Amino acid sequence: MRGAERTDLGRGPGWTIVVPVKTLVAAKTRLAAATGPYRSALAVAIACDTVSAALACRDVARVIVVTGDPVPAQALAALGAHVVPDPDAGLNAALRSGGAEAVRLAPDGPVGALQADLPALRPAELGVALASAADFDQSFVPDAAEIGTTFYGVRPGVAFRPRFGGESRARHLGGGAKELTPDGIPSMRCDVDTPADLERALALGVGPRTAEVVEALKESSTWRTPS
Ligand SMILES: Nc1nc2c(ncn2[C@@H]2O[C@H](COP(=O)(O)OP(=O)(O)OP(=O)(O)O)[C@@H](O)[C@H]2O)c(=O)[nH]1
Ligand SMILES: C=C(OP(=O)(O)O)C(=O)O
Repeated sequence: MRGAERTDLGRGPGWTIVVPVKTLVAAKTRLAAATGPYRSALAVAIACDTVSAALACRDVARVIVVTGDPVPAQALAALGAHVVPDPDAGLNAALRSGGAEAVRLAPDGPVGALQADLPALRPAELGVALASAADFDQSFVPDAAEIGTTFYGVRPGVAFRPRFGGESRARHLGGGAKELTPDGIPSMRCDVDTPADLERALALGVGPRTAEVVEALKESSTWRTPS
């Protein structure tokens, strides 16, 4: 479904998912050497595949993208995301701003923050994580390396306090959020920051936009298989 909110979820209000998207000049710097002129296109493609999978999840009522960059803003709005400006005060401030918009739009619904770099994300796997998250006031999904976080969520009415950035798994645990590691959600934990991460995501199967950019990248002389 595109461009409008879902009102027929039948299981109480659906989740509002907030996705932060950095301005492209600063995005995916750890992929810069391996992707050269394809870096920005890859960042947009990865964000589009992530948001598209989130919008296709039956437990998701809407996706709010927080970005200050008109290029991803336009591409993600075309997919059906609700785009709001970045307050320009870092990742967690961007997420809190999206969280406030979520509560304004759906005061009785749960709110989640989802990283924009999950190009292999499967809607059903996001659904598994959201079903687990519904049992806890605050919860999060660690990345595959168990250092960072790919998702943080709160039940309706609970303060939304994302603590992303670097070693955020420990900060989310320290903030009292329940760690969620149900079986069968590899696509939800596969964030892409490095060439090796990208290879892992490709092995799981990425969305069509990422696949298209990676095909062009691999045909160019830029890409080097990670050692
Ligand atoms: N809106 C917004 N999103 C951010 C900001 N900083 C990071 N993000 C997003 O948060 C997620 C994690 O970002 P990072 O890992 O810090 O940055 P990245 O661009 O993915 O990769 P690197 O440049 O290699 O660090 C990605 O979805 C980014 O787009 C910010 O200040 N504003
Ligand atoms: C921002 C984070 O991750 P990364 O920098 O690995 O994308 C995080 O895990 O909190």
